[in-house]
Amino acid sequence: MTEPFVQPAPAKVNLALHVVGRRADGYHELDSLMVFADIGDELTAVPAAADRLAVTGPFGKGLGNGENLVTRAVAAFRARWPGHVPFGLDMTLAKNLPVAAGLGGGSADAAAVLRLMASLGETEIAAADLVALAASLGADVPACLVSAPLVARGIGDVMRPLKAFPACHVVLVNPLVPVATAEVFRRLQSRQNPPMPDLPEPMTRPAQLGIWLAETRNDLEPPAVAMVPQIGSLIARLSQAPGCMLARMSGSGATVFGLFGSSAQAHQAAHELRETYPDYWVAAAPLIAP
Ligand SMILES: C[C@@](CO)(OP(=O)(O)O)[C@H](O)COP(=O)(O)OP(=O)(O)OC[C@H]1O[C@@H](n2ccc(N)nc2=O)[C@H](O)[C@@H]1O
Ligand SMILES: Nc1ncnc2c1ncn2[C@@H]1O[C@H](COP(=O)(O)OP(=O)(O)O)[C@@H](O)[C@H]1O
Repeated sequence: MTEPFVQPAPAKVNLALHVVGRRADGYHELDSLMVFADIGDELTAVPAAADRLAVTGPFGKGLGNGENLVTRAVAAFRARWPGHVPFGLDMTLAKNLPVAAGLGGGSADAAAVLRLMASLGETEIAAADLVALAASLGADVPACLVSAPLVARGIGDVMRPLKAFPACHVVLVNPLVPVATAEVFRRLQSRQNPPMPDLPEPMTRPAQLGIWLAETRNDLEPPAVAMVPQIGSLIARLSQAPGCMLARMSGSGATVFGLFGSSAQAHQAAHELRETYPDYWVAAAPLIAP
């Protein structure tokens, strides 16, 4: 039997997210430091007569074929590069990340299948062309193609990958209340906020990152907290954990992350959160290095 193709789809975390403007089409201009945790969904595929997607895992319910970003990404890829993958793909998506959680799970899944399809053909696809197709599927899909620390500007399509990044760990906690991204943007009080301060580069020590992050924000946090008050309680709780350098919401929520320099302290914080909130989703993982 052929070995299946396997692509990880890691969780995205916006360590900082500043909303700095609004475009004529209504989309918001962002300035964001994005990193990826070594935990996420997983896409596997084997060659087949036709394309097919099965979704498994704890958060797979309701994400069948038609509505799935993976199916849309496959169709968009085949329309853009007909014949590049001259066989069907029988795919399984293990959906381990909560949905509509600020972790870009759907975007990571779409990026995973785009990466896989690009790698399967005999000709090279230019990185910029793949990024353009990714951007047509969702604002976070280009960053998920990279899946390593980067600064994203524009609506997420202008990316600057970082050459170095401190070895850190995140604890992720989600109260399992899905949050609609569009609604959080709609509730913003101000759409013209100061950009992130300049990043010291190269940044190699967690403490350096912590000092810089103290001068940054997630502008989507106040409107999201107003919609889901549990977010505020989780930030307060996590920021008290020993070794936690920063507790903040990721993306449009509702996932809250804690940033740690030590793996042991991250796992201890995750353990305590699981005891306090047995119904919430809790994970601890290292960040993916550049
Ligand atoms: C906010 C962020 C930060 O990383 O993450 P998530 O919370 O989704 O994880 C992203 O910008 C989200 O990216 P993504 O989830 O791909 O967004 P899209 O599907 O393109 O957009 C969903 C809706 O959000 C609003 N939207 C999104 C991005 C943006 N820069 N400005 C917006 O106003 C629009 O109303 C859009 O219709
Ligand atoms: N593979 C997928 N995984 C998650 N959500 C998906 C997927 N395909 C389509 N969606 C839809 O995309 C929306 C955003 O999902 P998701 O990427 O998880 O959000 P977020 O970026 O906030 O974490 C959901 O409402 C969901 O219905």
